[in-house]
Amino acid sequence: MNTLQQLLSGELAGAKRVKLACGLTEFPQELFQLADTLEILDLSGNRLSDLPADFDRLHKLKILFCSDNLFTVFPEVLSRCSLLEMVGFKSNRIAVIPEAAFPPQLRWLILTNNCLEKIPAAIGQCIRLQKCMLAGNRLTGLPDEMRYCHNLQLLRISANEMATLPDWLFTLPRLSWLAMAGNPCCHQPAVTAPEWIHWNELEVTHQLGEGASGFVSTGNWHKHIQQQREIAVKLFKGEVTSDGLPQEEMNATVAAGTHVNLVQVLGQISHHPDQKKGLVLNLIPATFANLGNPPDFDTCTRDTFAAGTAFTIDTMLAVARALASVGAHLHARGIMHGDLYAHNILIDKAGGVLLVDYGAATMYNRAAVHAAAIERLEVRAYGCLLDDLLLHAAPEPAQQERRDGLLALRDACMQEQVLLRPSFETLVQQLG
Ligand SMILES: Nc1ncnc2c1ncn2[C@@H]1O[C@H](COP(=O)(O)OP(=O)(O)OP(=O)(O)O)[C@@H](O)[C@H]1O
Repeated sequence: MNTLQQLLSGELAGAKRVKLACGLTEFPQELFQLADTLEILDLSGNRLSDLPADFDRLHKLKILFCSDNLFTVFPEVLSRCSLLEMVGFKSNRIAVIPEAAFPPQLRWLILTNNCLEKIPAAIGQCIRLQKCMLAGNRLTGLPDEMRYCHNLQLLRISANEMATLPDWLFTLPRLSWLAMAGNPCCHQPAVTAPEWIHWNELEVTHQLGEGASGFVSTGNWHKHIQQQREIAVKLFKGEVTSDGLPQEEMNATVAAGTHVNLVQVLGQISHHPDQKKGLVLNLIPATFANLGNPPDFDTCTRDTFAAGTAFTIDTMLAVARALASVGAHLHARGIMHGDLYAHNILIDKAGGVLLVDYGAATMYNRAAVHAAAIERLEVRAYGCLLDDLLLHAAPEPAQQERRDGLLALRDACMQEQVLLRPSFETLVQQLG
């Protein structure tokens, strides 16, 4: 984080990256003095409602964040920023995007939690668009021209007002991570928790962490205290996240039921003093660690891995089998996970594999027309996971044949004709 004082005094000369959050109501003109170097500008958390008409003087700019400001119109000047690839306007009040406002090199667009009713047709010209976050708006549809966004891989349209979804969405050749729950067109089956657990039966001990949708803590459940069963308590926040609505996450977590590669839900919390919604889950042992790390600015839609990561063929096969099995289990229940990534998979040395995080999950009707395509687009995410593992394979010359087997599965899962990809059920058989 930088200060306005640093900018005004000239201390930031030559900076490639600047972050200012200090209640700005106007764009500081001094930023133009950094035009020859500035690549990443973060103005999130201010009170801005506009950018200057000559903003494109920042001719090196690649990434712009303006989340949590007061914009009502997407700034048209961004279409003239020739290197701009990533644009974030989360949690503003944007209701209008002028027809020609998108930058030509756009790869990553974040408009979560605004007031949009419509996306302009010009989005179809954003042929590099890879990641598009539109959850929490008032969209009633997507423009037909978006069918030309052939590089689109991750799309969030949850918590909008879409009564139908276009057919072309389910034929996009690279779409792999889709979240669309919380729209009128979505299937909303009744979900019943295994048990209701009164808040008074629980004791929360210490906080393990905070995700976008809620807080997770360790705890004790009086009913099980004799057995010393270790539990985790997740309390949901309530607001829309970039993936969707916490209520939908909770429903999908409960609906997922029991599987060896899922964290068991023990019950749903009732009588919370602040009426918070929550779940009681099995505690994930501390021996588990994430298989990968989330994408970064460069990889955009693909996970990242610590330097030196080297997966043995046994680990790769264990993960491949577990994920095919859990994928088949979820799809059999009409649940698309929507975020099937190595960073949402935990593994331990004893061969345990867990898929977590239902924040982007969507429940769908398996009898509906797009069900097969929904399942096969998630299979592409599984193909990307295999690709990531294989890119980080340990050198085991004697295992080439088994690696070739996984390579062939990866190719089948990533082919561009959506319906030609195998189902998770078929993958389970092939890996068996
Ligand atoms: N059942 C559990 N047992 C132990 N730790 C858990 C359990 N569930 C979640 N956690 C931990 O609590 C933290 C928050 O988890 P949560 O699932 O809410 O968010 P996340 O997946 O980390 O982030 P996000 O939802 O923003 O992608 C994480 O560190 C996670 O590892």
